[in-house]
Amino acid sequence: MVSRVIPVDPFDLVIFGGTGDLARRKILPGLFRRFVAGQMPDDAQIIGAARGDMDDSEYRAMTEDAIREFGGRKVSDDAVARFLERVHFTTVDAMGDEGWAKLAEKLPPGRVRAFYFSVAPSLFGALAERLRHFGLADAASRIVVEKPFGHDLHSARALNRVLEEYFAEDEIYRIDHYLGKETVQNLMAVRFGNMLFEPLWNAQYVDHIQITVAETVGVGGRGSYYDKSGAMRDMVQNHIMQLLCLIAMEPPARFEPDAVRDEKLKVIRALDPVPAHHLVRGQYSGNGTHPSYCDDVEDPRSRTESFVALRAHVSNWRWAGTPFYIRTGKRLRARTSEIAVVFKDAPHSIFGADAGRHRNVLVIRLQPNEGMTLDVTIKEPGPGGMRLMDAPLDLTFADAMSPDADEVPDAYERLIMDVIRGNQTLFMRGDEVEAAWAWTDPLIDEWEARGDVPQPYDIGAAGPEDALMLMHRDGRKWREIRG
Ligand SMILES: NC(=O)C1=CN([C@@H]2O[C@H](COP(=O)(O)OP(=O)(O)OC[C@H]3O[C@@H](n4cnc5c(N)ncnc54)[C@H](OP(=O)(O)O)[C@@H]3O)[C@@H](O)[C@H]2O)C=CC1
Ligand SMILES: O=C1O[C@H](COP(=O)(O)O)[C@@H](O)[C@H](O)[C@H]1O
Repeated sequence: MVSRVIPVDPFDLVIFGGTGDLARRKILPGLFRRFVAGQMPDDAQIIGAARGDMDDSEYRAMTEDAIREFGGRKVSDDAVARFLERVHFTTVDAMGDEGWAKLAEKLPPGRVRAFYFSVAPSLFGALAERLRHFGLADAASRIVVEKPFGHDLHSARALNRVLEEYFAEDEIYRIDHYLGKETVQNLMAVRFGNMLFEPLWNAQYVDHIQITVAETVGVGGRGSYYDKSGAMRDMVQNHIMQLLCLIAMEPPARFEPDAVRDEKLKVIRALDPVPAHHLVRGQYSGNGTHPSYCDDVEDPRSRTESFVALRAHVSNWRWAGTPFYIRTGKRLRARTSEIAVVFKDAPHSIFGADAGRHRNVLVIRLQPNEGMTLDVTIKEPGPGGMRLMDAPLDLTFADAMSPDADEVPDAYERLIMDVIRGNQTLFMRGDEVEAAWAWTDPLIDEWEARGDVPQPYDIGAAGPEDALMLMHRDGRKWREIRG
């Protein structure tokens, strides 16, 4: 099956931070892939902006390198040359007053205007202010704001207030790239497109839910950012919170921005505070091959967590009594992100205790090997009598989608095209972000006040021992972390 490409209207996209790491690895290659897919109109303009002194041809050379390194398999010389005709550069300082008039001249009226803030968050307010002040923002303008959106509730509120001073909420696109992942969107399709699951999707039938986002990478070159952040701020407050919302929310009336975001907000607001004994923090130790976390961030006394596991509760009628176990960390056994919905035992076994009992588990594999497995109970084959075993009904999404993996858009390409189309469904609203901080802040404040030291864990493990105990204590078990 070949995916459908819906062309977008003519647009001008200004990437502030257009020479940075994110622009090179994700934004520019993503735009190129949408161009190759035929989604970009002929007269679209992509304008890189930064303080550096570059002309168009130098920026095109940088963009070409980025595309060749990160652009996927369909990088032909011809496609690159045609794409680069749309690429320009302008020198501008977010904190200064030079360059804005020149940038304004490059933006024709009457077209969609998107300004991507791919710069440090400390510059977001200055950019928003200057876009208004120098008259660059018109009625068809929107801004795209990268993570992190604040460091806590206070800073997120302050950022919301400053952006709202210059732009309306429906012009602000807060990116959470997890929402752009094909499989994350599939979560909604699976839940709300099938009759099969929704009637069972509640505390009466679901024993518990596990959300795992495991990475094999360490903090690498991002140590100075990460050490101020840690796994709770870097992953739980945003990406994992979004996954939890999509699993737990009530069916929205329509797949429309506010209908979806209203339901997500209700979930976040229904989250109970997490007591200290339901939360485990870890930090990876070094081995002969890889440095420890503290070596990575160059602070031998760092207490920042590179792993967190917790048990959350959504206090509403649907989920009362069903725990959500969450874990995420770096330098773990394998790179895998999955959500497992573990159903309760059948109420009575007609086969007797010797047959064994098994549970249905629906596993949504977000990455890699994107797909879904439903464990069902069947009879063990052979003449050994009625003994039961698990067998997976396995659906790998790649088999159901295009045979050409390049046609499945990466999260950033999908989200940028949604910005151009003016569709905010997969972007976080300001109140959602604030509610997520309002839930995580007290947890962080509490462990900081206690002077909590994260527990060490071995590189390649599944996190610290206490993370296993978090479930064992409840008579449950984490699924294995397998790539
Ligand atoms: N890199 C990543 O994987 C991810 C990044 N992000 C977020 O994206 C944003 C950008 O990150 P990243 O690309 O890694 O950062 P980089 O440090 O690699 O790039 C920063 C960019 O901003 C430009 N810049 C710096 N100061 C100014 C200024 N005063 N005015 C205009 N431009 C300026 C720089 O160019 P110059 O110095 O020439 O001005 C450069 O182009 C950050 O908010 C980050 O948190 C989010 C998720 C992942
Ligand atoms: O936002 C972030 O996400 C990445 C993980 O993203 P994925 O798409 O590779 O799953 C994480 O490594 C990084 O620390 C965090 O800032």
